Amino acid sequence: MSSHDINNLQHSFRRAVNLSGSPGAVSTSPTQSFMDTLPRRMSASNKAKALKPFSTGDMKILLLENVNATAVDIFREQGYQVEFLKSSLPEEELIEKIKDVHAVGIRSKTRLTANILKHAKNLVCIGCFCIGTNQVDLTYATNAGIAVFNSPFSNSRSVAELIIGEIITLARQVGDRSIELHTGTWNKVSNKCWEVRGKTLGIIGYGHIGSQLSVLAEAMGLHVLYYDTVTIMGLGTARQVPTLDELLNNSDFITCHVPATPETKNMLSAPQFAAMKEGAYVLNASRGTVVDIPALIQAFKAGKIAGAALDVYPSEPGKNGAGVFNNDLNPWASELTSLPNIILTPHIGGSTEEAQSAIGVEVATSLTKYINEGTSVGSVNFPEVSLRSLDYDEENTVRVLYIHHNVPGVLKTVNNVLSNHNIEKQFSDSKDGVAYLMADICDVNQSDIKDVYDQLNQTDAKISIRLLY
Ligand SMILES: NC(=O)c1ccc[n+]([C@@H]2O[C@H](COP(=O)([O-])OP(=O)(O)OC[C@H]3O[C@@H](n4cnc5c(N)ncnc54)[C@H](O)[C@@H]3O)[C@@H](O)[C@H]2O)c1
Ligand SMILES: O=C(O)CC[C@@H](O)C(=O)O
Repeated sequence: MSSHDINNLQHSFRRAVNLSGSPGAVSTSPTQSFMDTLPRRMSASNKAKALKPFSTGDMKILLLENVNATAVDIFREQGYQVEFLKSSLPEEELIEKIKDVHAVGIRSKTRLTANILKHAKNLVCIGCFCIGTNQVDLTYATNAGIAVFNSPFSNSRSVAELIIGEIITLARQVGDRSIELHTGTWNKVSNKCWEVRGKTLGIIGYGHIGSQLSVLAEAMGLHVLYYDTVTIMGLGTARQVPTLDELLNNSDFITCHVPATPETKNMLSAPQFAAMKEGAYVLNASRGTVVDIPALIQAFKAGKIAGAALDVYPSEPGKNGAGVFNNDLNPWASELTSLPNIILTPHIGGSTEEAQSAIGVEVATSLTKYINEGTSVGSVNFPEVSLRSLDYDEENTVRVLYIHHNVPGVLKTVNNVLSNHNIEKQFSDSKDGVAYLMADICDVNQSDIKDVYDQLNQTDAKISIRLLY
């Protein structure tokens, strides 16, 4: 596209209508930061139109918990205004910061509860820069028209490798030997130190991480059993067992890779420790709610289990620092840290350069496509909806993004509004009572846009409306 065309395009954007109403709606002219990126966008491709909602200010992105720099770069290239923090925030501070942002990026510590989300008046999407999404009130987010994205498996390999390392470290008491030698103690022993070859690993949760771990474990000569609520084909010679008890009764190493749900809360507690083999080892790099740690401490002190590796805890510090893992956070902390052959790590299962970089790119790309084009593919809570990009020669085409309660008659009402223009393409899907309609309508001039928005805004079933052009 020539520089003349680019100037025309920038000029037409500047004439964009200033719309009031729902913060997620299209409004006023593009921001300078977006306009500055236009020449590069145009040169990139004169076919796919770079759609973007226009707000009275920059698209505001809040990134917490030291989200990887790859994400920051992607957002800034889009011309978004990015606020980056290395830690999570106390609730009051988070409420203050989240109230006018359009997207927020978190990892596993920040809790986006209904009480926090209700203050986020402009929020259109949330990025969990990790696998777990239990830290977000997904029901509230869905009903508020906020799409949630995560990175379903970019750190799975990192977790699996950590567990393999910890299995050997526990079996050989390497942690204790290292701590001793750091203090000058030479303790060369083989008592109750084992090879892992020929031993049995019990995997609870055979999803992305569990199955990755299964392959690595079998390569190390371990026999693999797994328990899952879903029937899943085992990899290699791994064998699914029908009950958790059968796994506990027969495993030398037991590792948890399930999500935090009501069903997995305290999944390993006193009865489960009692069902384990004498001298079993327990590993948990899933969520801190899955293993009852006081019960684990008792089982260890009773000699029932020979060691444990924990990467996650019911309460975790909001940021790095000395002395922050203490009895104020978890009442049993000092008792746990006093025990031998217990490996304690600060939720680093996914903390590798490779995983964090991949997660940063994956989630930032998902959020950008949702903000700029409305694409919800990969969302954990929304119906997956997308349409092919608009072309630059579709000048007076507007993309309508209409999120609504899934009740009869809505599509008729909405299409009555849209059919005042030619509907070039449309896609709609629903999930858990919420539906998402995406439509590209043609021959829409600037004065029509506000009219389309206002009519849609008057429909009873609406949850959220955005118009992109
Ligand atoms: N420590 C870390 O840094 C780290 C990193 C990544 C993921 N995680 C945690 O690990 C969890 C698992 O990750 P994933 O990517 O393997 O998830 P996944 O969804 O791919 O696999 C989870 C598996 O658990 C099974 N499951 C669910 N409830 C169960 C139950 N009650 N009993 C038995 N099986 C059950 C599911 O059917 C599924 O197969 C995540 O939810 C996350 O919380 C932690
Ligand atoms: O890196 C994190 O903060 C979370 C990692 C992990 O718990 C996940 O859910 O992916």
